[in-house]
Amino acid sequence: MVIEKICCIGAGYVGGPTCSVIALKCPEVKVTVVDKNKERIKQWNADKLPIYEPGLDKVVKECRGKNLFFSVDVESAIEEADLIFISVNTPTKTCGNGKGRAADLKYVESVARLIADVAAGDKIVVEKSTVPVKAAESIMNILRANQKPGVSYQILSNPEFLSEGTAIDNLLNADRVLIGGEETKEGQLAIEKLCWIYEHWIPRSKILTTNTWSSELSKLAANAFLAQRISSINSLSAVCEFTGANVSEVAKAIGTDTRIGNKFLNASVGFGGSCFQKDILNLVYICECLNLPEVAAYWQQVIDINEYQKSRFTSKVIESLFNTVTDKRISILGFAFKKDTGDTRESPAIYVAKTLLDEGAKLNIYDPKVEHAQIFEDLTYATGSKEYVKERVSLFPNAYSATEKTHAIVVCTEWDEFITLDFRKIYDGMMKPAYIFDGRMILDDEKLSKIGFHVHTIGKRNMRRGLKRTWGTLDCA
Ligand SMILES: NC(=O)C1=CN([C@@H]2O[C@H](COP(=O)(O)OP(=O)(O)OC[C@H]3O[C@@H](n4cnc5c(N)ncnc54)[C@H](O)[C@@H]3O)[C@@H](O)[C@H]2O)C=CC1
Ligand SMILES: O=C(O)[C@H]1O[C@H](OP(=O)(O)OP(=O)(O)OC[C@H]2O[C@@H](n3ccc(=O)[nH]c3=O)[C@H](O)[C@@H]2O)[C@H](O)[C@@H](O)[C@@H]1O
Repeated sequence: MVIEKICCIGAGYVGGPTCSVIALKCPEVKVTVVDKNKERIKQWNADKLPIYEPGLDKVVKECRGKNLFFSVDVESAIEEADLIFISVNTPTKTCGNGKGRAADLKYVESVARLIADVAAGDKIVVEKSTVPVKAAESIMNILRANQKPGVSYQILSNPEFLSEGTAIDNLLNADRVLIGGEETKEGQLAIEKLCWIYEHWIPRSKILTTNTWSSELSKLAANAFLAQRISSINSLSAVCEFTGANVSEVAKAIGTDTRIGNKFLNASVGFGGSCFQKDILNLVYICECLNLPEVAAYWQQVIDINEYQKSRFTSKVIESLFNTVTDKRISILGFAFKKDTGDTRESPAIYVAKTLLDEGAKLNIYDPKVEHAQIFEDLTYATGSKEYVKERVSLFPNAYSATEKTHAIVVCTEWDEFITLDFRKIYDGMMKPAYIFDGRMILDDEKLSKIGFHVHTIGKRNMRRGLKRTWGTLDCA
């Protein structure tokens, strides 16, 4: 056997599911996932896991206590492991050089220092977190500067491409696994050892090996390309709303060209999630540091269009409601950044809710998976006032109670259950005129209009009133 023990530092959305699947597929390997957050580890060892991810419960329950362990004892796990995944968070810097753009590598650095401190023997250290190009070099500098006799390190880049909500399927049926390493004999041997792990279930042809920098840059590039597609279709959704073209039809028409492909062309209220914005900002920052301002400006536009989309959508809500939402009660359906996750990081719903609260609205919020405490925490952080949020925001256990006596419904997440709601019943319980703003293009707008709703769907000219002013000479009402 090549690798007997794996340690993963960081029991988050990546470390937890990734290592659970490794444990499932490599029963002869002991996998220990560690985190400094005691509460999180307690939850990984409990019935209700700290993250909601379809299929994850089954995998964890099958392996936990056999060859999969969750622990706060970071040192012991490092000590005994042959291979260490670094899966800690790499958020955008909030202060200092590169504030608001550069990736903050403080957690990666502290883990590297800890490894250097406790390691005895040979270790393969794998960068699983998304990092700037050349981060592996910095980690190696820290490790080698603190290297003890009898210890040797190899550092690999093995970025993760899973998406939340489909993580288990993405891990089991990965399009590819990417491994970057040093182009030395030792580097290639370390790559082979990590390949051996993945080869338990991924065909070798899907395991790509590159140099370290290509691997690091490919991760940023993949997220930038994916987000760019969303911003591209979202920019066209604005054109559709003014012209009568339908963005779904446009997406289908262009997506059937195999060179373009049909995925990631769903216009929306804007992309969210913990990574797209952070990783593109990081790419922009790297380009600026490399004195490539044109390249930086190009990728910055992907973020700018996303901001524009969120603000355009929210302005439409306000304008349609006679340009004032003060003291109106509005229901927000969906708070997670996408369906099938309870994660709210950078969720567009936060932007929508904050803007409506700033305008004096009262909000009824329902999401099938997001914890209520998380919604309060997000909105308190966004608005800066816990009292205001407590006074103005009510949380509900289902969509029916959340929409009762409200003036408008704003769909922020594409949860399947919203599609099959009894909208006749919902309409009867709402204030009139009743509005629906579909930020995810999931509802049947014609059916809703027949019931009596005023409907606005992203990327479709179906808003009934209130926009003539901003639409200039085009009368689209
Ligand atoms: N969330 C996602 O879907 C994906 C995330 N990534 C990348 O993976 C990395 C991790 O992301 P998430 O899992 O979402 O983050 P997360 O915030 O859910 O988890 C990170 C964990 O690391 C722990 N941690 C931080 N410093 C530590 C230390 N010194 N010792 C022990 N534990 C420590 C934190 O307590 C936290 O539980 C990021 O770089 C992200 O960009 C990559 C692909 C997908
Ligand atoms: O590095 C990461 O963290 C991950 O980021 C994304 O995964 P994730 O953010 O979990 O989810 P996505 O499915 O990519 O969705 C991101 C956002 O874009 C939105 N989106 C997605 C697709 C689309 O067509 N339109 C659209 O608005 C989603 O609703 C969501 O708000 C990438 O898809 C993963 O490959 C990557 O590993």
